[in-house]
Amino acid sequence: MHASDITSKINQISTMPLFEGVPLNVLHWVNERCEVVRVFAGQTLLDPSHRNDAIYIIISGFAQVRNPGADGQALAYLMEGQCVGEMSVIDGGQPSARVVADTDCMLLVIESQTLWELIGMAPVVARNLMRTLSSRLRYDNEVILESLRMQRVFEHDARVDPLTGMHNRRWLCEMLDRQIQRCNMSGEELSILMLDVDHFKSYNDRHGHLAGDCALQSVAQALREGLRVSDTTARFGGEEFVAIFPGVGLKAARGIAEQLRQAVSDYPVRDYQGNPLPGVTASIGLAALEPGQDRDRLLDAADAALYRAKNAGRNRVSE
Ligand SMILES: Nc1nc2c(ncn2[C@@H]2O[C@H](COP(=O)(O)OP(=O)(O)OP(=O)(O)O)[C@@H](O)[C@H]2O)c(=O)[nH]1
Repeated sequence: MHASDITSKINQISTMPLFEGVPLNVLHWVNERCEVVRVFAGQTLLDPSHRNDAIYIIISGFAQVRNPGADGQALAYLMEGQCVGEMSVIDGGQPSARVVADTDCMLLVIESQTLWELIGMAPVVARNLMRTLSSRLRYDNEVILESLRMQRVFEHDARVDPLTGMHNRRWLCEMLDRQIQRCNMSGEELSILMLDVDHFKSYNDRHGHLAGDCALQSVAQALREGLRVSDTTARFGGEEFVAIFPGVGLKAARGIAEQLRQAVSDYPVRDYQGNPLPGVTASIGLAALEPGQDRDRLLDAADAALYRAKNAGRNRVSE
């Protein structure tokens, strides 16, 4: 290598975070001991299935850290001055991710033996390495926190109906299974009601689908306000709602259902501009848990009772 090439390589090395504060004579030593290699776009630098014995510092080009799983999704991008491989060199383990050259790259390769000698000569390298690891850890923590936040959002969305803000059928089924199991063990009573808005198809046809949406929101609000614990109600689908009453027998459930039926028919409906719309009524089917009954049989019983309420003229409660 020409003297001018050596100077320019050393100048370049000195600007890299790992070599911050490293004396010039040590940089010369690094230059003598460490190779610069060229890798081509698409080439793998690190792979979890292969042992790694060196740190690679990107002199030019870009690399991608990829999910080692089947999808190979890019997790992070690495650019000039950043290094890879330090974790497996430090702890002697396999690389935790796959690193692939995104473009053609020039890399400075520091073998693990060389790294430990380098740290002995210039302890500041250890500090620089810790900084690199700490910023990587910080980044990973942020990614973990963000993915936990997203997970909570997805879990919430998977169980909440966006139109009414009520729990959805999926949540209700899970909740009902749990409550049935609990009541079967404790011998406690449990009732459910199934509520269906009357003539809702013609309401939509006459006033429009958006007005229908507003009516469903009003029904949901009437249920929320009328129930002791709103968390026991869900939009079961379409214009149908289900409420669970743990610890409540059929007789007491009858009273609650009647109040709710009244609350729905009294509840004002307004369009999205706040203009009044005609109200709606609802029919309600009631069922109480029988010994050994499962969720589907209990829902079927409430559905059959609802059918009777519809047949008997609607806007009423049946068992
Ligand atoms: N606006 C609106 N309409 C809905 C929604 N979900 C279901 N529907 C409508 O609800 C109506 C239900 O109609 P049907 O099942 O025939 O029952 P119905 O007209 O209420 O008659 P009865 O139940 O016998 O009183 C259908 O027209 C659906 O399109 C929704 O989220 N928004």
